[in-house]
Amino acid sequence: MNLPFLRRLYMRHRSLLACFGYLEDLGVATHSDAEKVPILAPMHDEIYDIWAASRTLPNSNGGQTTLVAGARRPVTVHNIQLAWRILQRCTPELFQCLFETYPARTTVMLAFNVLRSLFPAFRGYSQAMILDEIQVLISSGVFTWSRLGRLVGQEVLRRVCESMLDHIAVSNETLVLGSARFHVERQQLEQRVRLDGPSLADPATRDLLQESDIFARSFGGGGFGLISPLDFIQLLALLAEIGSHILVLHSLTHNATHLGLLVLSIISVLFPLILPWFSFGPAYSDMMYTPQESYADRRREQMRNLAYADVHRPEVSLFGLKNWILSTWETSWKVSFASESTRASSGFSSLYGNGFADVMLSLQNIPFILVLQSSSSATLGSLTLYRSSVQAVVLSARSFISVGSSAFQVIFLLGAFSASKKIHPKLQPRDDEVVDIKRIPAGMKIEARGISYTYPDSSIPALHNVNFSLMAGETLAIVGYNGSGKSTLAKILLRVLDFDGGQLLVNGTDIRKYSVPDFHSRVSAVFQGFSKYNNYTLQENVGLGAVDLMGNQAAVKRALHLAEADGIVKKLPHGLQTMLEGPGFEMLNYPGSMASADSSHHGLSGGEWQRVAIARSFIKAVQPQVDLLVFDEPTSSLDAQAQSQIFNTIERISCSEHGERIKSVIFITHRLSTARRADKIAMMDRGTICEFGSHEELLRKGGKYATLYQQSV
Ligand SMILES: Nc1ncnc2c1ncn2[C@@H]1O[C@H](COP(=O)(O)OP(=O)(O)OP(=O)(O)O)[C@@H](O)[C@H]1O
Repeated sequence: MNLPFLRRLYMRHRSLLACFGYLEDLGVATHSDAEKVPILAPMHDEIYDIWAASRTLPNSNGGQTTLVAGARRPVTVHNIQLAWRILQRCTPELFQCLFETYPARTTVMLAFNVLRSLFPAFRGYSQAMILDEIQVLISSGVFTWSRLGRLVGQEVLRRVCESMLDHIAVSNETLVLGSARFHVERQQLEQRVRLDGPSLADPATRDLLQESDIFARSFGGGGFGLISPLDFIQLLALLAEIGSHILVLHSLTHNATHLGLLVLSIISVLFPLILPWFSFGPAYSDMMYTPQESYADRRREQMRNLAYADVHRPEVSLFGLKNWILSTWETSWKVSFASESTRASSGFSSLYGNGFADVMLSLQNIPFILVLQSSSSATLGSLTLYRSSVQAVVLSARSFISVGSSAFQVIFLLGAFSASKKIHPKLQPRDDEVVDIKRIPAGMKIEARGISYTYPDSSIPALHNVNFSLMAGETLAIVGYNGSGKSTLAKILLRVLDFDGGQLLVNGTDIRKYSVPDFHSRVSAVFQGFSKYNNYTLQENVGLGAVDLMGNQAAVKRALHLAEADGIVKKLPHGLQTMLEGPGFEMLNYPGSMASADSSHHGLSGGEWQRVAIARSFIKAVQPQVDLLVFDEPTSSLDAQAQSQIFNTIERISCSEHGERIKSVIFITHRLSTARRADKIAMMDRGTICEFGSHEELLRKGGKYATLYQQSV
């Protein structure tokens, strides 16, 4: 059965397959338990499906278009329904996040928000009363300053109370929002570190996480021009404010005809503002980025990065990229700008809407003129109150629409946030399937049976029909031509990549049944593209291999000594505490940030970085719980003598004090003089192991290994 094909089929048409009841067939029908591919198990929940549906739109060719991450969803009936479903499922979770730490304060925050929204109506009343009093005083000709003074005093007192309440509300809100932000950002961070490489390689998951990230970052009210998701509360407050003003207006225009006219005039002002919010045109509307725009944006970002990042400076100069960078940036900018201009001029522009609204403002005076005509009791105060209330209703309604419009978009980000928390890492078995690692003496026993793997979005398998067995305590060297699949195999053995077909048994059990963190606690490795931790000290760079020992200078020094890196420590100005600077490092200083006591950074040579990476793997490798050591070209930048010393050390680490093997070792190398030290050699060619055996056996065979060996010596 073609598993990569099935996986792609599943990822693209999951909902459809579920509808027709095919998922079960795909997951289990053709595989034994050991072959069962966990990636076919549902990894997402219902919210994910709703979120995915919101970013899929029919296009003009009769096909479907997927919106890029962060794109605005058009306000269509379908999307409103989806937003409602997200709200129903996620609001309790969101409120739980708010109420978790400060239940009382959160209740107070909600109450204060509504209470504060009533202030403007009270303010209007109070000012109207003062005006009326002045009018009475003037018309009666008898000035009673004490009464006027009392009214003004009341107004001042009211303002002081308002400010105090504001102050209490703001400090309470800061605390509640701070705690909510902590929870959201922590969950987001946890999400990022919890997911494995194969999960993150899925483009839809990447988009989901990106939108979830926007949600987490905008939660505190900052970032990306979005409102804070907590501004949903603001919508409530705005509704209360509009309601209070309408009550005031109702009391002024008690005649039903007048009220009807007033409502009509307000609606006429708001109508043009609401209209552009809805999408009446084709589904591919002005609210989305076109693929060309997305491409242009990405290209512009790339050019900016090339121009800004110091790491590219030498090649930008050497290859004369200046003009190309500028012209590509200009072209991309023009594409984006042209699309923006088209959007601005199409449909109901907001300018047009506002202009229309201003014309309609004149209608608002009609009810009041009628009030004046029919009532002799109309006063200066009521006139002022009427005007200020009408303006307040219009302004609050405008805010309501703009906050509501942003809140509508945030609902989908909330959906992404909620769905992202439920993604199950692809490499991790379900809790009820996890099997504890059964340790065996002398290291780890590995059996690969017909392993195959194709990278996502690639049609050619990187590995196919890979078979070998390694006994506990044995050393295996993987050799072969460039691109033959050595690193891919190492990643599969290290459980950072999954495989599509075949079986991988570790200590006799399917590796897919082991919990990934548990398995990783038993292995140590140096990857081909190992990390150079910029802006970390040398001690931290090594200690990251075993964080419990990061503060233990003796353990770090020992690991550096094993990696023959004592010379690096001696040469660095602050020894272990020297801050290391790798390629791509850029120190950012923000206005107002304090300069650190020592802001100097030290670079290292390629070979020195490699020794640091080896030390990082050694600090973990020497731990008794580690049974397997994997090194992917660990000494490619080292000279022959250093290389031989490192392999002597690996040999030493893998043996007990009495010289017995206690750990299995797998290393990848292009130097066949090193490979011959191993108990077994796997010669790889075009994604498979074409020869397997000891150095002598393979030489006797006279095949590809023998030819390669003859060429290298
Ligand atoms: N992320 C990826 N996506 C798609 N294809 C990949 C990816 N990484 C590697 N490949 C392809 O998989 C094949 C095996 O690559 P791999 O890195 O395992 O080779 P290798 O034997 O380690 O090569 P080298 O000796 O150059 O390090 C190559 O054809 C490569 O182009």
